[in-house]
Amino acid sequence: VVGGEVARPNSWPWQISLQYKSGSYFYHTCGGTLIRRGWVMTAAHCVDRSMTWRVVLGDHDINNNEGREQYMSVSQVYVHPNWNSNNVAGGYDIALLRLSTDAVLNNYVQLGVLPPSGQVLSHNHPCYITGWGRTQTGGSLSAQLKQAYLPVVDYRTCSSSGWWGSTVKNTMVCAGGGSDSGCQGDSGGPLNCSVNGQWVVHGVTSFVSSLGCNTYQKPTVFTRASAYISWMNSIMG
Ligand SMILES: CC(C)C[C@H](NC(=O)[C@H](CCCC[NH3+])NC(=O)C(F)(F)F)C(=O)Nc1ccc(C(C)C)cc1
Repeated sequence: VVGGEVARPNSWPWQISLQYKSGSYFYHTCGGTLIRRGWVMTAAHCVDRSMTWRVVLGDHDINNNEGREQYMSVSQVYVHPNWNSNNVAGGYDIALLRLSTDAVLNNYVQLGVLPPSGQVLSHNHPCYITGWGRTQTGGSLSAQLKQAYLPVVDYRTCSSSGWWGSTVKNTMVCAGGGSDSGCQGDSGGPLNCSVNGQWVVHGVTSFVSSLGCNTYQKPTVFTRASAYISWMNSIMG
């Protein structure tokens, strides 16, 4: 996350860290959202390579064990069948991870709320991106979870010339476009939008401009969760 601020610890208790094993250590690579006690929603591009994954729940500082974390292994990865790793602009950048054991829900670990199928938010609707991603283009990951206010940019604006044009589809959500943005390492994490006083996870962080994370009029682009509710239900049962 470029800009924004460090989140109050565990204030986004559905945010997870997706980590891969290399040697004898695990490394953060993406975010995700706990949507059922045994299921995590993330981006397909996060799990393009087959690795030994683990999901960390209840985390704040990914470099220190603070005692609230739950470390879960992943028993199955379900990537959307239409995902094309050579074309993030095609959409379908969404995947589900089946955890090998169910999460224990508590003050630090809660389920994210998904939107109703098809719901599209209007221009400037208030949302926050959260993640441990780079804090500047080409910078390093954040040790502590960060948040940034990223209001929705509607499809008509986001797909216009000067913005993302035809790169963005209406199965995506754009948000931000100013000095704050997502960045590498935030991928897969949630776009948290306030709807009738409740946080609803409307997006899965997908891509930013290759010119830089917080590029003017290139808002962070998210997979629109409400476009994939029936697919997710078909997988999770
Ligand atoms: C060095 C980084 C900034 C490059 C940048 N990376 C990204 O946007 C990566 C995921 C890319 C998936 C495809 N492999 N996502 C992120 O960095 C995120 F912000 F979401 F965390 C990118 O590839 N952006 C990109 C690529 C292609 C397009 C379309 C023109 C197809 C749009 C954006």
